[in-house]
Amino acid sequence: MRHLWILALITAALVIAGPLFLDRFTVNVLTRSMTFAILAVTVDLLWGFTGILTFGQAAFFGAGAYATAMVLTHLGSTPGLMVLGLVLSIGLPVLLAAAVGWLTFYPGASDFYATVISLVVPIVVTQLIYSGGTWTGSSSGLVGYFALDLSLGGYFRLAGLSLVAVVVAALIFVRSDAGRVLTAIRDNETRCAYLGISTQKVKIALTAVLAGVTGFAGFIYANSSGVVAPENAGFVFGTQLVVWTALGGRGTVIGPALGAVAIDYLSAQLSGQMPFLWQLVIGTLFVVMIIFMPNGLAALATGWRRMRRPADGVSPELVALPPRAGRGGPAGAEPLLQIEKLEKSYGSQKVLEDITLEVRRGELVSLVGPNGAGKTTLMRCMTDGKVASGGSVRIHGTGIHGMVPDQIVACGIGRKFQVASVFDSLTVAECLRMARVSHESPSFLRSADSLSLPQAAIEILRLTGLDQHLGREVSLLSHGQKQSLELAMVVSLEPELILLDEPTAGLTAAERATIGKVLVRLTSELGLAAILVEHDLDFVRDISSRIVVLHQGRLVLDGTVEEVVNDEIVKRIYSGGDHV
Ligand SMILES: Nc1ncnc2c1ncn2[C@@H]1O[C@H](COP(=O)(O)OP(=O)(O)OP(=O)(O)O)[C@@H](O)[C@H]1O
Repeated sequence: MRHLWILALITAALVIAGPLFLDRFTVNVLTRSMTFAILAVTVDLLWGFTGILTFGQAAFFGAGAYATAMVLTHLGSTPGLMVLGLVLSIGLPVLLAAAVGWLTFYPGASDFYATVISLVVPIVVTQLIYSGGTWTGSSSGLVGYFALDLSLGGYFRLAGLSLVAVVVAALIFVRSDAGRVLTAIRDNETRCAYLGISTQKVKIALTAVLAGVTGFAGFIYANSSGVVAPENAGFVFGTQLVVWTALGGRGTVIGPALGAVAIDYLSAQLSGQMPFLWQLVIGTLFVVMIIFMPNGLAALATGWRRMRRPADGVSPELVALPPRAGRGGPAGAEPLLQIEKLEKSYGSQKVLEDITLEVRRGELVSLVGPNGAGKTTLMRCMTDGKVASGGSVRIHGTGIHGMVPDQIVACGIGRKFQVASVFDSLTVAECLRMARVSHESPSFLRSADSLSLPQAAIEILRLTGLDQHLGREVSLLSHGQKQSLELAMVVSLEPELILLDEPTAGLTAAERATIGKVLVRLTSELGLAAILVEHDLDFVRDISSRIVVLHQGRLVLDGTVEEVVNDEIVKRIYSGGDHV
């Protein structure tokens, strides 16, 4: 962090001194380039860090620039009106982005849909500008208004220092615990939802805040250039921002900022010297860079840093949380989970029919059945209130119908998926921290030195040796370690009911035994309830307190281990001879 502040101070000093030794043309062009670089940083936070490919920043920039220019043109440029222009240039894009975000990021919406909407927004804003008559200046834009009383050098310093401030703030944010949530969403949005994080709210808030920053850049631009035009809000400009971000180095903050300044400055130089050829030269440069440096210019620096980085980074200190009040009531009391007459169909195909099941605290219920019996579908019905076609699922007596996964997690359910669902670009500790985000708000300024987890999660880490690799990036872990990490993440949620879909698939005998031990301890000693989907009957027999058999979408047996294992129907189902 010290390096960041030193670099920021040196850059700020260069920006302040710049107008003293740069010529007029360069000062003018760099003022614009640095203003655009602010936009590239916002595109990077959305696309590079969160995975939202957006062409819409141009619309928010245009809205901010036009809000300023319209106030200065139609109302005047007194200090009070200048402040009004500033407030509107930030406020309007924030409101517009909040509305667009609400339309775009509803649960289940695809990334492609979000990108298409981000292409439509600049088109709509541009059309509004065209049809604004004398208010917006239509196709001619607005020009000739009285702007801020600053010299050329003053605007240069305003744009440059604003860029430095935005880059520093962005770097502090993305390195903080809250900033890592963006990377988690980019890596695995489904897992975020199943850790109780409302990714929809995070994305809307991020889009709105960054639209405000973009609108502020629009305020600087409207004042420094003295002219605003419909192209400032168009999707061609929005696409340019994406290209600058890609060439600078997506997901690095500094790369897109430098990329935007360099390419915009180079374009301005070349357009003067080669009026008919410059776009061809820039285009060829883009193609060459995309072929030889697909991760952008910043990849040179990050690649070098990665080579020097040890496999295990800094590990935070593990701290055990006290047990949560109100958890772990007596085993055998009120059912934790009640499923009644549950049904699920895909078109005319009935996948689940008339499922009725209760699970109490302290029970480890294994759900067995042949392939295609409907086990995973039943798990999905318990963790997503929009999946079931009929019947009811209640947790603590509360129906989950219509709820989205993050709301159901808040009711006390944790789900472990069949294929380990973790965050590949985060470290082990950061993954575990994500599981605590729904309990404790993460810091926006720093990454905590310690990691507070429930005792049971710490035990899983110790049993599986993951406590020795808290600083290791998850992509470097083995399959078994990822399975154990996901289990520790789910337990860190402090759920009352854990759903596990084949947690031992692909594990060694030793790893299986460890997971079995952990599950028995969680249920019999800590009073959690668990539902385990498993194909390995020997494993199930060793650890379950009850076994439920699902066959062709129906629950055919629900009994103790001995009852089920010795049942004739089960023997027939598993030998492939039963077609009930
Ligand atoms: N999205 C879908 N559209 C149509 N049919 C589906 C869909 N998802 C699952 N099915 C069907 O539902 C049935 C139950 O599938 P499910 O994955 O729940 O079974 P399972 O018992 O978990 O199987 P396995 O042990 O192989 O994981 C299967 O016949 C499957 O083809």
